[in-house]
Amino acid sequence: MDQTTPTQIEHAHMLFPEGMQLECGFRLAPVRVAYRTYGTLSAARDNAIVVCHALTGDQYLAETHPLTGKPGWWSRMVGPGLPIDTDRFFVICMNVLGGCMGSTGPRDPRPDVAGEPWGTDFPPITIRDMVRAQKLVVDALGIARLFAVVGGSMGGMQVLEWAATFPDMVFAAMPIATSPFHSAQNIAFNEVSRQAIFADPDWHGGRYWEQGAVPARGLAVARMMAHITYLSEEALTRKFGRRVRRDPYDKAGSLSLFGEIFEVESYLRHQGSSFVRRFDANSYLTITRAMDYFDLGAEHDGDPSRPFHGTRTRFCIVSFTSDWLFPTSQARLLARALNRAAANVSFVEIDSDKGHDAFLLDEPDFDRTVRGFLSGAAEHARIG
Ligand SMILES: CC(=O)SCCNC(=O)CCNC(=O)[C@H](O)C(C)(C)COP(=O)(O)OP(=O)(O)OC[C@H]1O[C@@H](n2cnc3c(N)ncnc32)[C@H](O)[C@@H]1OP(=O)(O)O
Ligand SMILES: N[C@@H](CCO)C(=O)O
Repeated sequence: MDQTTPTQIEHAHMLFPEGMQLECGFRLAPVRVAYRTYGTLSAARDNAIVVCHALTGDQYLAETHPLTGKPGWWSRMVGPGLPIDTDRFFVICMNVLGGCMGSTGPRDPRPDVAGEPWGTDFPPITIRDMVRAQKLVVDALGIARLFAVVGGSMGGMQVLEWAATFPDMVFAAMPIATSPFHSAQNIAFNEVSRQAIFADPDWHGGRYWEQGAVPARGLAVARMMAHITYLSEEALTRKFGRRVRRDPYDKAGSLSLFGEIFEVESYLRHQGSSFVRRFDANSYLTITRAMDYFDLGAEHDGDPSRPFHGTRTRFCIVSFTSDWLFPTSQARLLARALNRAAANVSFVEIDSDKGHDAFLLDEPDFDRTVRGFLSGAAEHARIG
C-alpha cells in the first residue's frame, strides 16, 4: 500500500473564488472542483460525457489512483475502444463537492477561522449542489451541451439531477443502479454507518484533527457494514462460503470468540482498514446525508415525473437483478416516472449475481448496454 496520505496530493482542479449558493442557503466560497479528463474535446465541443462517481469514488476514473496505486474505478469501462470510448468521447470526472479528493469539503480550511478545517460545520450539501458545482467546470471548459451524463449509485442520482436541473444541457443520460429517491432502508444503513463513526472515542465531536487521530475504528466499521450491502449473498458465498482462516479451537480445546476465524471476517476488516486510508469521516457524513436528502419528487408533491416534463433527454436506466440496495423495483419507479413525463426512455435489467457493486465489475451484458446506448445516442446526436 502506498504511504501517500490524501492531503499530500496536489489534485488538478478549478477554483471558483465567487463560490456558489447552496440549497441550504449558505454561500460557499471559494469553491474548488478537482477533476480529470480523458480523450479529446471535439472542435464542435459536442462529444463530452460527464461520468459521476458513487459515494466513495473520485475523479480518478481511468488511470492509476494516486493513493492506492490501483487502476481507476472504471478503467475497464473508460478508455480507447472501451464502452465509453475515449477515441470518440471526451470524458470528464469530478470529485463531488463535500468529498475528500481535492474538491471543497469538510477537510478544507474554513475561511472564517484561521487554521481550522470546516469539520462538521461544513454546510449540508445536496446532490443538486454537487451537480451545480460540476456545471461550473463544464461551463469553464466552454461546453454548452453535454453529449451524455453517466453514473452508478450516487453517481446515478447526479445523472438524474443533471437531467432535471439542466434539461437543455443533457442529450443522453444513463442512471445506473439508482433510484428516484433514497429509500428508508438505505437511509437506515447510512445511519448505522454514521452512528459507528460517532461511537468511536477518536471522533471528538468531529474535531478529530485536534487530537492528531482520526476515528479509524468507527469509519472502518461503517465501511464494513456498508460493503456488505454492495455485495449479494451469492457473491459472498462464491468468494468465501464458510471457509475458515484459522482453526477456531484454541490450544486448550475451547472454541474462540475473538479473532478472524472466517475468511469473510478477514475480508471485511481489510475493506474497512483500506477505506480508512483513503477517506475522511466528515466527508462520509456529508455525502451520506446528501444521498439521504435525494428525492426527485420532494418539490413536486412527491411526483418524481414532474422534473422531467418536456424533457428531450434520452434515458437508459440500468439495474442489476441481485442489487438489494437499489433494487430493480426502484429503477422501475424511475422508469414509470420518466414514462409519465413522456421521456424517451429505455430500461435494462442486467442478470448478475454480484449485487450493487456489479456496475464496477466485469459484466459483459452491462458493458454491451453502455456501449450500445452511447453509440445509438451518438448517431442521433450526429457525433463523429
Ligand atoms: C463507484 C465509484 O464511484 S468508486 C468506488 C469504488 N471503489 C471501491 O468501492 C473500493 C473498495 N471496493 C472494492 O474493492 C469492491 O469490492 C470492488 C467492487 C471495487 C472490487 O471488487 P472485487 O474485484 O470483487 O474485489 P473484492 O471485493 O474481492 O476485494 C478485493 C480485495 O479484498 C482482499 N481480500 C480478498 N479476500 C480476502 C481475505 N480473505 N482476507 C483479507 N482480504 C481479502 C484482496 O486482497 C483485495 O485487496 P486489495 O483491494 O487491497 O487489493
Ligand atoms: N462501492 C461503491 C458504490 C457504493 O454505492 C462506493 O463505495 O462508492
